[in-house]
Amino acid sequence: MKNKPNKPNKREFSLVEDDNSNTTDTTNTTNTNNTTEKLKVSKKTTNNNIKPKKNSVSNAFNNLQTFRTRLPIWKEQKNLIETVKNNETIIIIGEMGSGKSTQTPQFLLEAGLASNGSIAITQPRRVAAISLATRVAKEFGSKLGREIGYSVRFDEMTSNSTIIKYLTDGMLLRELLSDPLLLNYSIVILDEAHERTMRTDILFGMMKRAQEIRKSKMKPLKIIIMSATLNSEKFANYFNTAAILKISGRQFPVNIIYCTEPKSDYLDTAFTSIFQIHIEQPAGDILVFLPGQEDIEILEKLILENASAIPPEKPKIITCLLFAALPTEQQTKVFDPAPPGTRKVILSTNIAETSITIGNVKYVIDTGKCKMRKFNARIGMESLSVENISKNSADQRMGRAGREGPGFCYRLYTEEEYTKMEKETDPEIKRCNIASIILLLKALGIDNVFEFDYLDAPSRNLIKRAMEQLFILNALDNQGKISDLGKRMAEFPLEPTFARVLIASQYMGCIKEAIDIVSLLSVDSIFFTPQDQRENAMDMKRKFISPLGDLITYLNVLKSYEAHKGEVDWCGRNYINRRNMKHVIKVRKQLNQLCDRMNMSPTNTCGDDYETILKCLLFGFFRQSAILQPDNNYKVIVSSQNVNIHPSSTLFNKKIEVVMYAELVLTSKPYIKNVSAIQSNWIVDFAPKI
Ligand SMILES: Nc1ncnc2c1ncn2[C@@H]1O[C@H](COP(=O)(O)OP(=O)(O)OP(=O)(O)O)[C@@H](O)[C@H]1O
Repeated sequence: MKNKPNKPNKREFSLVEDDNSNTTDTTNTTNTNNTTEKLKVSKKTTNNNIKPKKNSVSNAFNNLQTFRTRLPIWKEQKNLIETVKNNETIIIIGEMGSGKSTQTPQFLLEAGLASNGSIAITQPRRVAAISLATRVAKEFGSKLGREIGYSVRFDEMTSNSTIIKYLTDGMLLRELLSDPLLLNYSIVILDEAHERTMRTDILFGMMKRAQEIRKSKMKPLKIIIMSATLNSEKFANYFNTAAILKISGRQFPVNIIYCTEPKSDYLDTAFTSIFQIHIEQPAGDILVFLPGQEDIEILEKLILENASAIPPEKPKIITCLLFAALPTEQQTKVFDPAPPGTRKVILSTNIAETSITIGNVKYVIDTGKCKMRKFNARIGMESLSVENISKNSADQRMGRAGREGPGFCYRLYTEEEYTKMEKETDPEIKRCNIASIILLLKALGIDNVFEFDYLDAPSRNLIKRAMEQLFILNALDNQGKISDLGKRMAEFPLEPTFARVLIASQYMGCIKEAIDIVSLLSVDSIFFTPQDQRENAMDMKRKFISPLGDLITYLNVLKSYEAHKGEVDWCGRNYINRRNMKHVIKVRKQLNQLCDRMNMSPTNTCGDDYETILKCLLFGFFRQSAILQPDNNYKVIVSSQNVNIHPSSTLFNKKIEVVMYAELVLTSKPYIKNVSAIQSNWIVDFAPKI
């Protein structure tokens, strides 16, 4: 193996959403549906005793039925059904791969428990919702989108006949906006509850509330909480009378191999391990867990560069990537079987950590690292840093092997390091910026967000910060009540700042440009700068640069990208990240459709009137403006915090008097990124609006 991995130029902290999220960087969740079929699930009255369709009987179908009967959960079927019949809330704890996510809803449906409405089953990530629905539709013997469907951000496959719906936790939250008691459902299953995303945490409270209200007057709501690794007592206490059901038994054993000594460079160790497994171990695909997109791309490049060193008698290696910012179609490609004569190496963030089964994965390599988002409420700064994972995460990662046969998990850390890991990670609601969910709670009619029935309450400081941010965006009035504007903002599946910019763009007459910029900010970077070609990359970048800063520069790149559509290797020659540009175009398409539905014409444009565009952005980023100081640093106007323009910005060292930024990151010092030049009098114009 000729090359050693370069030490990645890691972005230690950033304001963009992390790979934990089931969303792209700027988008959050959605209630949109863009299929032609009628998508709302109708209220069911005749779901009793629905059985899998036998008209599609084939060998494959029969094999799947036999397979189902061998899952550990199968022998608990009767017990599970009885427990659900006799209790309002049930906590199901079962080993990874025991069959919870695929079988539980099918058992309940077949037992006639969905006669009063459908079954919703939430997943923290869209790739899991889609792959589970696809699998269960096959087991059920029906076409995906009929009895078994899914609903994820900007993508829905359901119909009037859908009775089991896999959906992201964010989608279910959005459904609450139009159906606060979720009357479409008789059973809601909150799967992978240990992940404790802030959306799932809010769902716990909202479900409990809906169950209570429905108990006396309407058809009852059953709540099921599922996980392999959960503090069941804590949940049982929270849900008052919850029953706990434990499913024992794994399908297949997984052999865990630890490093004998600590490793300082996880990328280097992962690289060596992949090739060692490939050369020495029998067939079976490899799933590697890495902290983020950047590491994934570096490792992929190294694997491909070294592929020629593989002995010719060995299979070829093909790589497959999985991270949150990838469009759904690319994410679901990981499920395609590797062509004959190849071994698939999947490089993934923790989005493959729970719920999913990737066929033929026999080896898991766990670097023990993830990217974690944290919010410092005191200074209002969010950071994203590479951290050690928790024991729960390590076990979930291990659980991705051994799903179709015995597996191996290579932990790139020592057993002692594992023992020292935290049992579980702090829930997001206690460590992230919660402005988006506070807005959603307010839109759902929860006025006193301090007293909401949280499983773990966020600190008062965190709530106050979120409310202050929403107040500055005019989403809340000075009594903390949601404004009409706030209600409209909550309808957008976007972070509140971005929703505010889009709404303002209608008033400013630049909807097209606002959508373009929100889409461009949904990726880490549209530029591609190889370490060894920095100067060439800079030369090529120069022609796009606007004196007004990064965001207008991005707009120039987008225009040029579209003008040169179809030109071979335009991206490569111009050092533009092709994959990210494709993602930008996809997000833009989705936002166009969304704005269209909200009667905001996506073709409404101000052309090259950059002043209008920047003023429009100020509606969302007002709080994020900073003034040049005599020492050439900047001071954030609202917080007086000292910040520096990041060297990657086109305004680095340009000494612009006032700037507005879209991102604040904390590495060696606080840096602002995605910076634009603005005028001080624009800020004054805004002041009365606060
Ligand atoms: N898409 C799929 N392709 C092939 N096999 C699958 C697929 N989905 C599930 N399976 C099989 O069904 C088994 C049970 O999967 P299921 O997701 O229901 O388990 P689980 O108990 O929910 O696991 P976890 O807690 O890890 O999410 C898997 O171990 C695997 O053998």
